[in-house]
Amino acid sequence: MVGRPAGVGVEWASMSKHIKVPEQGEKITMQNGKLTVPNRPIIPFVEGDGTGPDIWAASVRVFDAAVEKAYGSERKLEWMEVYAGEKSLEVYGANEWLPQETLTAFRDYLFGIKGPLTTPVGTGIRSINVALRQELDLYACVRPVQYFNGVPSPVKRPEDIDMVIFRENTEDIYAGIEWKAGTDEAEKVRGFLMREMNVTKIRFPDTSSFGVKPVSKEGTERLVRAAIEYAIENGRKSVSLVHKGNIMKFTEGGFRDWGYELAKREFGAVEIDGGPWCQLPNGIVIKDVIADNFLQQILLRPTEYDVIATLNLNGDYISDALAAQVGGIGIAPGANINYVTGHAIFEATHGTAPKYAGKNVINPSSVILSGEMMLRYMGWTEAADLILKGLDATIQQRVVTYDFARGMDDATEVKTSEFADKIIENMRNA
Ligand SMILES: NC(=O)C1=CN([C@@H]2O[C@H](COP(=O)(O)OP(=O)(O)OC[C@H]3O[C@@H](n4cnc5c(N)ncnc54)[C@H](OP(=O)(O)O)[C@@H]3O)[C@@H](O)[C@H]2O)C=CC1
Ligand SMILES: O=C(O)CCC(=O)C(=O)O
Ligand SMILES: [Mg+2]
Repeated sequence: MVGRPAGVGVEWASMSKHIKVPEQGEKITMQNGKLTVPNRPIIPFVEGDGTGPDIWAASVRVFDAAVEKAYGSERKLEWMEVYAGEKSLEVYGANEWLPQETLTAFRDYLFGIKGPLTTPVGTGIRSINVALRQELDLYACVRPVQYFNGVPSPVKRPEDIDMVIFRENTEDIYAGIEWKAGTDEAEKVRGFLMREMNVTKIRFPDTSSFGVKPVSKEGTERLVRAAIEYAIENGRKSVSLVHKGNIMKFTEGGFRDWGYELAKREFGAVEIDGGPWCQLPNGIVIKDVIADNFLQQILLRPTEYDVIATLNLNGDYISDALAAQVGGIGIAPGANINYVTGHAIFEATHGTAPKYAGKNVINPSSVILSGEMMLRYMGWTEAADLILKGLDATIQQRVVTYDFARGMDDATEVKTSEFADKIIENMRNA
């Protein structure tokens, strides 16, 4: 049995207001770029808003069953609930959307998994999801897009889609630097731009809101480096830099240029066909494509794309668009990772889907597959493989939630919890 070593978690048990540290378990750590994963890692989780609780209740049973089947009593995930979003207000009180001790828990325990959190449109708090990525500097949002046989899709050959999106996760207009039209701040920005920077192109200056889009060389390089390293480690064919650099020359265009420079400087890429496309010594092609063209090409010629490196907003749009091609955001997992510190928070691509909240009907596959990514990243590949097998078998048996049932003639439509039951049954029989 693995107990908690002296000191680990003890300070937590006494310091935290509402977080209950599991009796058993240890922290995952990272030293010299290598993860150390104990047999009973403590994993902080946030249930999430809207459909989050339904999805989490189903997903956690699948994770535990996979680990049990793979390792018996030798390994176990020790779940530690931490709070953010609407549940956090209930637990901590008004305005406590993202308590400090939640951030500290994610920082200290290295890994975490979360459900979706609500962000109001046009007013109110800024995104807690984005805040977590920025606070923990989780610079790579990694979203694999793969097809599971039998899932209804709007395209003719969904099996041709096998891409992994690396979305820059800390910069771009997601940095939240903006000022509302009519405020003193907006007026100040307008004055600065027009008087000091000689900007003459603001069409309606008096009624404009303003936003800033920071894109840095460092931010670009660490994201593109992660994408290229992933491509090398996983034997992928190409890395495409997706940008709108023809219009936003220094931000999106900078992303493209810094990306190519990094590929040449750090990975020995050489230009092919007169450039700017280039190739690594192992044959991986580094190329670029303008974002609007990319969005039509992924529908018409998806086999030409493999690993995608892109900026924050592009990556957000591309994630949902590609997910739709393989059946929708009900089956779109993701991870927010800092490859240097090892910090990682796993979460679905989708949001809270509020109209289905509490109905036990939503598809939990995105969070289940986000957990599969977490297990694989931890090196628990046997448990991760079991989840893939269980999910695959369930879909093959045509036992699905409402979203997939909508596009299948002969499906057995089940509830979120029943879908998890079936995955567990299939894993046990695997
Ligand atoms: N990382 C995060 O926490 C994220 C949070 N959000 C937040 O979520 C809230 C709602 O956002 P919204 O734009 O409506 O997007 P959502 O992703 O929440 O939902 C949009 C639609 O996608 C489908 N969908 C979403 N999740 C699933 C699922 N698990 N299974 C099956 N279908 C699913 C549903 O389609 P249908 O109606 O056709 O069944 C749903 O109505 C917002 O506050 C937003 O800011 C959004 C994205 C990410
Ligand atoms: O934070 C949010 O509410 C939305 C974020 C989002 O859409 C995403 O990260 O894909
Ligand atoms: Mg999104």
